[in-house]
Amino acid sequence: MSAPYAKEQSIAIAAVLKASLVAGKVQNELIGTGGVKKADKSPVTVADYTCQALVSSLIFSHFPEDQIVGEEDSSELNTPENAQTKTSIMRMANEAMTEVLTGDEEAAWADVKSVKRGEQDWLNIIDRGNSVGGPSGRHWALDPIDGTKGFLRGGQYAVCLGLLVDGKVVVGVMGCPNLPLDPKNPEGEKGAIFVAVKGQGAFQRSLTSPELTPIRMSSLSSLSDASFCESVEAGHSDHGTNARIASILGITKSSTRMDSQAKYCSIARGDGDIYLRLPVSETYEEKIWDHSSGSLLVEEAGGIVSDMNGKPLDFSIGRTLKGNKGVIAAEKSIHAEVIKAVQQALQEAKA
Ligand SMILES: Nc1ncnc2c1ncn2[C@@H]1O[C@H](COP(=O)(O)O)[C@@H](OP(=O)(O)O)[C@H]1O
Ligand SMILES: [Mg+2]
Ligand SMILES: [Mg+2]
Ligand SMILES: [Mg+2]
Repeated sequence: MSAPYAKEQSIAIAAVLKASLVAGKVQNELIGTGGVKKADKSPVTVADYTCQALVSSLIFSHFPEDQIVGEEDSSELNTPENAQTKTSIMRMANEAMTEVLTGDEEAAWADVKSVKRGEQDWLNIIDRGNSVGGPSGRHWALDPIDGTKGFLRGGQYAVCLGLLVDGKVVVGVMGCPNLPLDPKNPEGEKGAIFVAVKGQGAFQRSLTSPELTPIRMSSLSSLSDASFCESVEAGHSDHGTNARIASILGITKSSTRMDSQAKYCSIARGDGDIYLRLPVSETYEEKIWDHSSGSLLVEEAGGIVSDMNGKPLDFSIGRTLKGNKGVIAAEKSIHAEVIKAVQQALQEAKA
């Protein structure tokens, strides 16, 4: 008998791999032609839409009963100024169908590739990511490009896919096309896929070979030796409070600033130790697609992921983590101490 969620894991890898390759190509070819601004003014690019269409098409082809909670929808595309973007999405998606992966990954795509799709078909697939999520059933949380701002500045970004069953994350797969495969060799091969299945550990692989290598968070002898990472965007995470927490913990190393859920990947394999995401706004609700795959990856690599009050992230409420505030991820043995420092920093800020 195969391990639980073996099929989901392999389809998720095939989906994220294809999307990661396409995203890399779009980054090379299309940046500069601009993106679309959503109503909340956040940027979204051809890659965000194309990757959502591709990943969704593969998931629905293998798991037609499942639902997708995807970040993007096509509503902003139906304006005359976005006609060019719409055309580019169709071109990129159809081109992706002609490209060949190897082995099991290529086999996974066979049925999707056999269907010819026009512009409206691809847009319809994007819009099937409109599930509201919730406490029961199977939902895939999909962030087709996480760290869109990083993507646009040529930095880190990630294709993120997590399967939730009855509100709990059981599979997480992330593609980070710009992350060095070996952190000790930052100028070496770029591109890694991170894989975790509940209870089965955390792994990484390259974009070119299916071999999975186990990863683990680093174990620290002293918290003051820890390094932490945070968003590049000051509007996504409170850098001031993060710095205060670091100083309470006696951390002297400066933070590593990185876009996207690559932060989770980076601490999961021991490049850094703590991920701090303190809220900047009272009203912002973190999105489930920004944390589902990353949180499972860190937990399976020996860490704990909670909100700033130490409460587990609750993925069962809907499209957002409205029951939580902030995110703190750290190795098991230090997580409680980090939360204590977070609480102290927040008390001080209130005083
Ligand atoms: N005010 C806010 N607070 C926290 N996160 C925010 C935010 N506004 C946007 N985001 C989210 O931050 C994500 C990027 O995280 P990071 O800063 O770690 O790179 C964005 O994902 P997308 O890039 O997928 O839109 C977006 O969902
Ligand atoms: Mg976005
Ligand atoms: Mg995101
Ligand atoms: Mg995104």
